[in-house]
Amino acid sequence: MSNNEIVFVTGNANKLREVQSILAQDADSTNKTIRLTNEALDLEELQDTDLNAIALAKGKQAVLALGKGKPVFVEDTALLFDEFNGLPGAYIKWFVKSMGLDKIVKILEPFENKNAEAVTTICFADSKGEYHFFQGITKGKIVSSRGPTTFGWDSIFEPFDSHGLTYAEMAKDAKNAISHRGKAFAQFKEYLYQNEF
Ligand SMILES: O=c1nc[nH]c2c1ncn2[C@H]1C[C@H](O)[C@@H](COP(=O)(O)OP(=O)(O)OP(=O)(O)O)O1
Ligand SMILES: [Mg+2]
Repeated sequence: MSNNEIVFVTGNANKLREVQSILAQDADSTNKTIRLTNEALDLEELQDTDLNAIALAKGKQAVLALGKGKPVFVEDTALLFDEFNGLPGAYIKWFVKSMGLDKIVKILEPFENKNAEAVTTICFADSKGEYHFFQGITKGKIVSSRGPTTFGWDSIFEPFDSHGLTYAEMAKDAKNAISHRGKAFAQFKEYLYQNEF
């Protein structure tokens, strides 16, 4: 594929919307157009605390599913609680599914330290089969749910630089401007503009 097409393998429609919006913003000075397509495959997810290892395992599966030679990327997003030395981390997906947001907030109740880091790790496989990683981190704290509960744990994460709003209470562009995903994809975008892939 030489038309600058890249495939985002994700089953998460909210992620896809954010990534489409981030990649579309301030199209670059080199006039390189990146064509983003989506494959909504449900990839198996390695259980680990090493975020690059999880992203790489997802990336390898994406390459297997789509066939070698197609530039493809995945991302894995984790929520690390300081008090729990980084857990739930990548396991947050199963916490949200199984416990729900209110109980996640409650497990931190006995502790003073509610700080958390949101982390997106991108694994990009280029057409040569080489893997590249990009990561974005946003620090904040866990709070009682405020705002729409349409996207994961958005309503219980209040970034430190959001003027007191949870991700869920922020406008989409405002979230993307400071978010873990926004930061990771800003780096990825820069890479795509600067390199052949
Ligand atoms: O910005 C976000 N704001 C709030 N919640 C978020 C965000 N980004 C991911 N999330 C949720 C979705 C899932 O419960 C877990 C990440 O798990 P993660 O495996 O990366 O996502 P997923 O399985 O939904 O989609 P994918 O097909 O790309 O693996 O955190
Ligand atoms: Mg997943």
